[in-house]
Formats: sequence, structure tokens, C-alpha cells
Amino acid sequence: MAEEEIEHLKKLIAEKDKEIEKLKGATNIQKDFLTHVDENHVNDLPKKSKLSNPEISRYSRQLILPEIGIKGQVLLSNTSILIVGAGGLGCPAAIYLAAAGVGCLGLVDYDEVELSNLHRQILHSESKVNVKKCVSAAQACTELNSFVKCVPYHLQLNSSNALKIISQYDIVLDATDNVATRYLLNDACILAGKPLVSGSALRFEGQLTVYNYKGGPCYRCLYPKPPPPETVTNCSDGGVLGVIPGIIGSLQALEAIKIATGNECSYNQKLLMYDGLEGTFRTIRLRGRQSTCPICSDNPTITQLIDYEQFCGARASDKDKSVTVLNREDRLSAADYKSLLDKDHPHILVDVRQPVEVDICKLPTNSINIPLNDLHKSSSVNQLSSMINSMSEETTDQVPVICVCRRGNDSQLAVQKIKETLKHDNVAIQDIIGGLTSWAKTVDPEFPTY
Ligand SMILES: Nc1ncnc2c1ncn2[C@@H]1O[C@H](COP(=O)(O)OP(=O)(O)OP(=O)(O)O)[C@@H](O)[C@H]1O
Ligand SMILES: [Zn+2]
Repeated sequence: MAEEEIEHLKKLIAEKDKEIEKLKGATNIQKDFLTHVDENHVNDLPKKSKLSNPEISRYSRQLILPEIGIKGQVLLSNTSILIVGAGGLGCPAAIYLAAAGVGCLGLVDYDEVELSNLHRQILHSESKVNVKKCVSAAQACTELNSFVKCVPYHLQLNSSNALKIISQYDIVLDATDNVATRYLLNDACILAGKPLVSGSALRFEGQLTVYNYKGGPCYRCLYPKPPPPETVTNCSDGGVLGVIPGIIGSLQALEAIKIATGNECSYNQKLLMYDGLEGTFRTIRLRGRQSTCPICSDNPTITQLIDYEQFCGARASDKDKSVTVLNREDRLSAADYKSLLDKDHPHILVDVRQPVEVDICKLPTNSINIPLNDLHKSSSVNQLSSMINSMSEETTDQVPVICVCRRGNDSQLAVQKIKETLKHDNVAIQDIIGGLTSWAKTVDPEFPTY
């Protein structure tokens, strides 16, 4: 081997060694980074009275704004902000707050990064898939601005830990995605006396408001009762364009900065509604603090945190939950369905997802697409009936009608609906347990999941 070649190989080995060391470092960061609830990481931070020269240079472009100035920047660097949720809203909010120079940024999230997060949860990158979101976000913020103390909490905020954490911070951002956590955060912020900057985003729309600030209303003043769980849509089912939480999360950061620097907050008792498709921002005035509010009125009936999952009848996470509505004999496993296909067994497959989902992927056989909410329509009933009629002419056996959906929840409701609306005796209506997700897991690993 020529000497040159040996030198080249040595270089390559040295580079790889460096990479290995870097990766080892990253794993250490992850371990060191995680925080225990009982530890107070915020109140022991020394308060600043002036800025260092590097801070003056770094923040110069916002320092020269008269609304900020040295005074505002010092205030900001003495402010601690807790962001609950390091997802679509939490990522842009966190990075702008870190860039702007808040003193301490707490980041709460129990979840790990998934590939389907990357289109909008912009602090996480491909190398962070499966890494804890709070750690990934804290690393990104620290990398951008090492003046900011980032405190990641890998936990689900709940009634037993919320007050301990929230009471350490000055301002709280709700960047979560479920109703139970919204009520929890509201109540905890009232009890701890903290302003709550709340955001939400779905599809092409976003909303923003600030609760519990300077005598303004709280979430319960406006929504005393939680919505029925079945009316709540999450990003996973409804979809969301990444820019929308990008915009709303950035506005959450802006409102927090205004509060921290002593500027007027724009969304106290006001709701911003952004329609990204129309390109419109609308602000509506909300009703004020309610004298009957169970938590923020002068005579509250709620004086400590309650069980919010029970109160809302829904879990404090939007993770897919599977429900079992049908008896086992009314259901087929994905593997059972595969063997039915292999045997060319005549049947009718009804895909009850939305057409846009059918475009993403569908089972490798003929199917008809009738979305769950259209099953009751007479056109759907007629279509299904005539298919069953023509199949029953060729057999004396029951005609199998098999419903499928993404995860095996809607397909069970579809079976129930079809049973109610169809007037046939000679049909056997079933669904596929776990839907296409189970098909991908147990039958065809090449099948796309979304
Ligand atoms: N009670 C809670 N405690 C801690 N983190 C929470 C809580 N409730 C929600 N979250 C976090 O808030 C974030 C909300 O962000 P977002 O909806 O963009 O993410 P997601 O749940 O990963 O989205 P998808 O629905 O696409 O899976 C999530 O990362 C979720 O883990
Ligand atoms: Zn209230």
C-alpha cells in the first residue's frame, strides 16, 4: 500500500474517532440534561442588574428599540419562562425566547421525537428521532444561546407535579394539544398566580390568547365545561401545515417577551384567530373574568388541582387510543384478513377513511371508499345494498362485508352503522382489528404508516 494511501486511511480513522467522541458526548448531555421535579433550577439563578459586553453586542438590534432598551433586556434576562409541550408550538416559541435572551427556559414534554413531527417541530432534526423532545429542544436552544439556562423536564405535567414546577417560573406558555392539560395549566396558573400564554393550531388555522393576566379572564371563565371528547380533533387526525404552529408559537413568544419587558400585552381578554388559507388575522374581544368562575373568582370552589382526565373524560395526551366497541366475533385480525385475501374469498371491503387518506395508501385489493360520516346517506346504503344483492345471487353463504380504517376505531363504528342501516339478513359485517396500522405492523412491513 502506498504511503499516501496509509496517511489517508489514518486521517479517516482519526475523523471517525472524533465522531464517536462527539456521539458519546451527546449521550452524556442527554443524561445530564434531565431534571427532577423537586429540584428548583430557577430561583437560584442570580438576578442581573446590567448586561455584559457580549450580551450588548448579541442583543444590539433589539436593544435599540425604545420599547426594549437596556432596561427591557435586563428584565428579560431575569425572567423565567416555562413552555409546556416541545412540539409544533413549543419549538418556535422556545427558539425565539432563547434567541431573545430570556434568563431561564423550562421545557416540559413526556414524548420522544417521531419522523412525522419534523415537518413542524423544527428544533428536532433527523438525528433526534426517538430522542426526548424536551432534551432535543433544550439542546437546540442552548446551542443558539448559551446565556440562556434551559431546563428540560421529561414528564407528563399532571396534578401532582404542575404546581411544583410552575411556581418556579414567571410566565407559562401552553403549547400542548389536549383539553385536559389546558384545564390543568389554567388552574395551576391561577393557583400559582402566573400569566398563561395559550396557543393552538390545527389544519390551516391558529388561535392565541393570554389568560390570568392583569384581572383578565381565565380559560374556565370562557369555557366552564370541557367539550365532548368526540368533538376534539388532533393534528394526527385533522392534519396541520407546519407554518401555522410556527406563526402561533412565534406570537406566543412575542406576547411573553412583551409581558417580561413591561410592554402592554395584546391578547389579554382578546382572542386572535388566524386563518392561514384565507390569509386573515381577526381579533375578537372576549368576556371578562366571571364572578361565578369556579377557580379565579373571589369565592372559588376549586382550591386545588383536580383529576383533569376525569373532568374532561379524555386523556391528557393526544396519543392514539384504541377503543373496543365490537365483540371479538365481529372482528378480524389483519392476519386473518390476509389469509382471506390469499384464498380469494369473495367479500366487500369498505374503507371508511377520508378520500385524502385513501390516496396515501390502501389495501392491495378492490375496495369501496365510504367515509364513516357518509355511511348513513341513502346513496351509500344503496351502493352497498346493490353490491350485496349481486353477490348473494352467486352464493347461499353470508356475504362478508369488512370495514377498515387507519387504526381500527372508526371501522368498529362503521360496523355498527352498517348494521343499523342495512336491511339484509345474509351479510356478516366485521372490521379489521387495528386497521391499516396493524396491517403494516403484522402483515406488510413495507406498507406506509401515517
Ligand atoms: N400534559 C402534558 N405534559 C407534557 N407534555 C405534554 C402534555 N400534553 C401534551 N404534551 C406535549 O405537547 C406537545 C404538543 O405538540 P404537538 O401536538 O405538535 O405534537 P404531537 O403530539 O407530537 O403531534 P402528533 O399529533 O402529530 O403526534 C407534544 O409533544 C406532547 O407530548
Ligand atoms: Zn376564571
